Parts: sequence; structure tokens; C-alpha cells
Amino acid sequence: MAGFLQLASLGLGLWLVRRALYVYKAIRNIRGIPVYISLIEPSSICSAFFPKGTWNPRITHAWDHQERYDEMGAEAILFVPLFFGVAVVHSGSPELNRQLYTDIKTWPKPARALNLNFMGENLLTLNGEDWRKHRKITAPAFDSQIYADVWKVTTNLYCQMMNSEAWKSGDQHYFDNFNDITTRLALLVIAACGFNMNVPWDGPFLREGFEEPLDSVIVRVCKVLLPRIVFPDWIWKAPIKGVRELQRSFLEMQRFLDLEIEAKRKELSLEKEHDTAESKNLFSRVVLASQTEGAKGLTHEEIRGNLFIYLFAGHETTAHTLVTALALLAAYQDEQERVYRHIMSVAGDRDMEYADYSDLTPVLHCFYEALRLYPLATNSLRIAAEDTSITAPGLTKDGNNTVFIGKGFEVIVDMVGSTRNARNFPDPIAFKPRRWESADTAVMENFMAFSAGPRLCLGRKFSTVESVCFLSNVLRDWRFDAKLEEGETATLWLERVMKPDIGVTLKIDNTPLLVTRR
Ligand code: HEM
Repeated sequence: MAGFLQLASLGLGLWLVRRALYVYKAIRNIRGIPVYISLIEPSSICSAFFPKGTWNPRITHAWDHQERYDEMGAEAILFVPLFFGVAVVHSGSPELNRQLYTDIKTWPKPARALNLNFMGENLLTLNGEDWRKHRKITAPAFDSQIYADVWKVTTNLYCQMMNSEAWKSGDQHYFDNFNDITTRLALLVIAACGFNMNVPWDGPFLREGFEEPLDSVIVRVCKVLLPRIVFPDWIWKAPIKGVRELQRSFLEMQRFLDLEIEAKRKELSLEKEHDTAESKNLFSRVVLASQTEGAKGLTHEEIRGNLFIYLFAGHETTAHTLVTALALLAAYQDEQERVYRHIMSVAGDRDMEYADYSDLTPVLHCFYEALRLYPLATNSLRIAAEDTSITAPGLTKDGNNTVFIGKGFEVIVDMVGSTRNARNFPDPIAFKPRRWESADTAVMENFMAFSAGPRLCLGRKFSTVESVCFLSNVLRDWRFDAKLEEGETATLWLERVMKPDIGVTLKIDNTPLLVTRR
């Protein structure tokens, strides 16, 4: 026993020395940034270990970021964890973050940020030449043809929704979780424009050979993405009932994508003319482009990886921003009235078309403003590939504004800090869609909720076209209100219902909305 205790104390001692050396090295190699000593690393990686509702360093940090930055007198903070995790700079500086996003050679993604690859490597999980190859093959699929299609499909789904039980009769409806509606919409839009699967609004997403509707499988898979990323593969093979069921959903999704890719490959190899309506969807285009590249094309697994990312990135993000925008408009009635009048001035009672998109800019501004306040992708990790220094306004206490980051150390883009940065977005907590009318290009340049630089979100316009189309239609036909409790103001209502949950993305679930026919 005494021997064991001695051995344990020796092990602990060595570990403490190693940790102390690491802390020393971090502080020596990252200079100019105020240091905050924490017990463990305040990142999403650790937050996965904290049950919902308990103290969560990541959420605390993301939400109270402004206070934390103000306290430290700088827009970037070096968090040094004493006991567990990696020393990492959290940056709420839009200018610094833009440099990280733009200079992808100096600032690649670190290995631990590249783990969304269990369905195959993809654009999100690669760096360097491999990433370039994927981007070259997949990016051309996002063009004006796809966007026109997104508009058409969204309009069609909106009309079906209006004819559904929940909407067609009565002039007022209360939805206790409007997220269900926007999630269904975004999923069906990506299914149609991405995979040519035209699923009816009220119908299940059935596929031959699959027992369960695929929409349930996809939604379940997206819900458990964070634990799937954080925990190692062997855990997912454990003979535990709940784990097995989750793993089965992942395998079903993989089987679905495999079958689709094989079928598409066969179909494309038989067709001489590829310019059919079918070949205009994202899926066909990625398979076709890959086939055209021959040996330089993507492998089966890589195609599957990218398609999975479209399904995941292509619906949750848009769905949550849409519901956030509607909740904010419900709280800010004057803004809703203004945007309603604008939609009427553009379209009156006629059907809106993709050609109207550019005239509906105030609707787009509401979407941007909602995304600015609640940016979906809360954090992006980058690692210094070499010793480097960065200069940006507001970075350091002494006003020198230049910091040094040693090779191998990480910076996390604190998206909430960045999009709520008061220097760039005055009165940052207020919902002010009109701030986007500013002629100052810095407003747009410093807005990085869709990332920036060469790795700018590939689905940005896909998402804005879908959103402007849906918001314009629904706001023209319905007024959105907050159902206030006695004595509650709209601001208090917002505080009550807009409770962010930060996992792989930031989500606000269970948003209650009252709609009244106009
Ligand atoms: C509100 C909607 C959306 C938001 C806020 C958003 C945000 C982002 C962000 C921040 C990144 C960079 C992530 C990083 O580098 O760590 C990204 C990348 C990406 N997004 Fe989106 N996204 C949205 C919608 C979409 C849609 C609809 C699609 C596809 C249909 C999509 C596909 C992608 C892809 C493929 C990448 C990887 C690009 C690359 O690394 O080259 N996104 N997105």
C-alpha cells in the first residue's frame, strides 16, 4: 500500500511539474495579451463534460464576454488552464479574427478542430492542398442556378405549409416551439436542392429500404453531434442500449448516403447529357465534378463526408437564425412593421420571385442582425503554423495593439465577442437591422458569422436566399407577437425565451410565437 502511495505521489508530482512547465511555456510564447488563469480550458471541448444547467465555462465566457474583455481591458484574452486543457487565446477582435480567416497558411485549423469527419473527410475538416482540392470540386455547385432553385423550393414549401392543418384555418395560432417549423423548412429545402428529394411539408421523408423516416434520423444525428465528436470511436461501439441506438442512427445515415452516391454514379455514367433538372442539385454536381476530375476527384468517402456536411450545416444553421429573427421581430414591433411595409412596397399581393431578392434587402438585414446577435458558429479554432505577430485595434491594454503568438499555440475566434464588439457594432445588444444600411464597408467586412477569406461559408447565399424568401412570405401574411406574461415587457420576454444552448452550434430552442393573419 505504502509503495503504491509513493508511486502515485511521484506520478502526481511529475504531472504537476509537466503542467507547470506547460503553463510557463504558454505565458512565454504568447505575449502582449492579458492572461486569465483558469482551472480548466474554457472551450467547447471541455463544455461537453458539463451537464446542462451546471456551471459551464464555455457558455459563461461566450455570454459574459463583453464584461470579461472590459475587465481585462483588451479584446483578446489568453486563457491558461492550470489543470486540464490547452492554453488558448480567445479573440473578440473582429480585425484579429479576419486576419486568422484570411491568412490560412499561417493559421490552419488544429487537429482537434478537424473531427467532424466520421462520415468521411470534407471541406470543414481539411487544411492545405487537401482542402483546396475539395473546395475546387464542390464550390462551383453553388451558383445562381442553385439559388433560383432554393427560392422556388422555399416558396413551394411555404405554400404547402399554409395549406397544412396547423395554419390554414383560423386567424391566430400559437406555436410553443416555432423551431420545429423552421427546422422542417430548412431540412426540406436542403433535401430538395441538395439531393433532389421533394418531400411534402406534411409527409414523412421515406426511402425504400429504410424503416424509419430519414428526417427523424437526420434530426437525431444532428442533435448528438457534439458527443459524437468529443468521445472516441470505441465508446460508440459499447454494448449500451442508448449508445447502440445512437450509433444505429449514424449507420443508417451513412447507409443512406452510400446508396445515393452509388445510384448517382451509375446514373451519371449512363447519361450522355448531364444538363437535366436532376443534375442541377448539389449532390449530382459534386458526384459529377468528382467523376470529371478522374483520379484527382473525390473518393466515395470524401463525397459522403461533404454531403453529410451539407445536410448538417445546411439546415440547423439557417433554421435557428430564422426563428431568432422572427422572435426579435416579435419583440421589436416597429422593425417588423417597417419591414412588412417594405415587402408590400416591393411585391404587394403578387407571388415573389428570385428576381425580387435584391429588392428585399431590409429583410436580409433582419436576418443578418439576428445572426449577429446569436451567431450560430460560436467558435472556430486556429493554430499558429509559425511564430507570428498580429496587430489590430483594441488588442492590448497599453495601446501598442501588437501581440506575439508562438508556433503551435491556438486562437479561438469568439464569434459572440466578435459580432457584439461595441467598437464595430455600436449599441451591440440592441436589435437594429438598419445598422446594415450603413455605407461603411467595415460593417460587413467585420461581420464574420459566415467566416471570411478563402474559407468563407460555402452555403452563405444558399442560406440568405432561403431565409429572405421565407421571411418575406411569412411576414407579409402574418404578424408575429410575443405572448407576454402578466407585467412582462418585450425585453423581459426576450430574456426569458432566448436562452442559448451552445453545442456544436449555438441554438435557442423552444421559441414560443403567436401569429395573427394580416
Ligand atoms: C445561417 C447559416 C449559416 C452560418 C451562420 C454558417 C456559418 C459557417 C461558418 C462560420 C463556417 C466556417 C467554419 C470554420 O471555418 O470553422 C462555415 C463553413 C461552411 N459552411 Fe456554413 N453556415 C451557414 C449555412 C450553410 C449552408 C446552408 C451550407 C450548405 C448548404 C453551408 C456549408 C458550409 C461549408 C461546406 C463550409 C466549409 C467551407 C470551407 O471550409 O471551405 N453553410 N459556415
